[in-house]
Amino acid sequence: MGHQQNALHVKDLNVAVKTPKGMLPLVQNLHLELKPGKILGLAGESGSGKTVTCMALLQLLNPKTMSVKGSIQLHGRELTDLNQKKMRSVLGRDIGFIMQNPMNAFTPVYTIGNQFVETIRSHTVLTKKQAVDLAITSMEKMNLPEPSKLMKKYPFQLSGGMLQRVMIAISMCLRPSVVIADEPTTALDVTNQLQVLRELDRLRTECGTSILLISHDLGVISELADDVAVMRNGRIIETADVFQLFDHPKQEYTKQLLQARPALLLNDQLKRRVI
Ligand SMILES: Nc1ncnc2c1ncn2[C@@H]1O[C@H](COP(=O)(O)OP(=O)(O)OP(=O)(O)O)[C@@H](O)[C@H]1O
Repeated sequence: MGHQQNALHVKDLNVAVKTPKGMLPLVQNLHLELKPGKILGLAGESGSGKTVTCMALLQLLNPKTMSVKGSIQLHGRELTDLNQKKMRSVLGRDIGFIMQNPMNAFTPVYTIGNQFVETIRSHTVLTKKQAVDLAITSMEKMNLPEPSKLMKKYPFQLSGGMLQRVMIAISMCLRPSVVIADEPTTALDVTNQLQVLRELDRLRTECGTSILLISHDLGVISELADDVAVMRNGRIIETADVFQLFDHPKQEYTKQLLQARPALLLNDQLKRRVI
């Protein structure tokens, strides 16, 4: 076979929620291919099903209320066959995830250091000292100032942008091959948005990480993504490489999304790199 295996390959994903009137479909026949070392943007307006898709991929939906069907392969390994314990070891180690609201990702009563070290140790056999060293190195790589001091702080003592970068440092420290980032910049101001996007771009370039970047903002997606899938009403309606999608959108809905796109805020370094 001539082509490389996908980092993440989602086939025929269907998600439905149980309601008193029966099953209500939220995601239908979804197909995604994230190529190794590439960034796939998943775009769509609010309510189109992006977060439900992300939670389904991570198998974080409650099976009592949601049904998930289809195939999710990580480098060819079927994830839907894994039991909860095995899936938990995949999350964090093989798949990193970055959530929309950094504040919700941390427990308020523990220091950043505690939470960082705990995450590392739950996935590795490192000693506490080794985990502390790894946490500090990862934060340094994220260009976070004075990591040893940051380790002693509580989440509320950090700005949203800093917390988001700490979260990226945590999700990246075990070098997962795939990262799923759900609206990683939505809660941030413009300066912090830029910093976080730069760091995601650097991870891809320096570590070869494959990233599924979920955003309602086609401006953000155009900065980083190699390929884009457009979602509407729980379905993918168009998939193309970023240049083709921006220059020759096929669907009317994609054209509307492009017109609604906020002015690009970022600098030339990031702007639609020439591949
Ligand atoms: N637990 C749930 N029970 C019932 N419906 C749900 C549940 N979670 C999400 N939905 C519905 O699924 C649809 C898709 O929601 P989802 O959060 O995935 O959209 P989104 O594209 O991520 O939007 P946003 O960017 O605003 O988060 C919405 O209509 C939402 O109301």
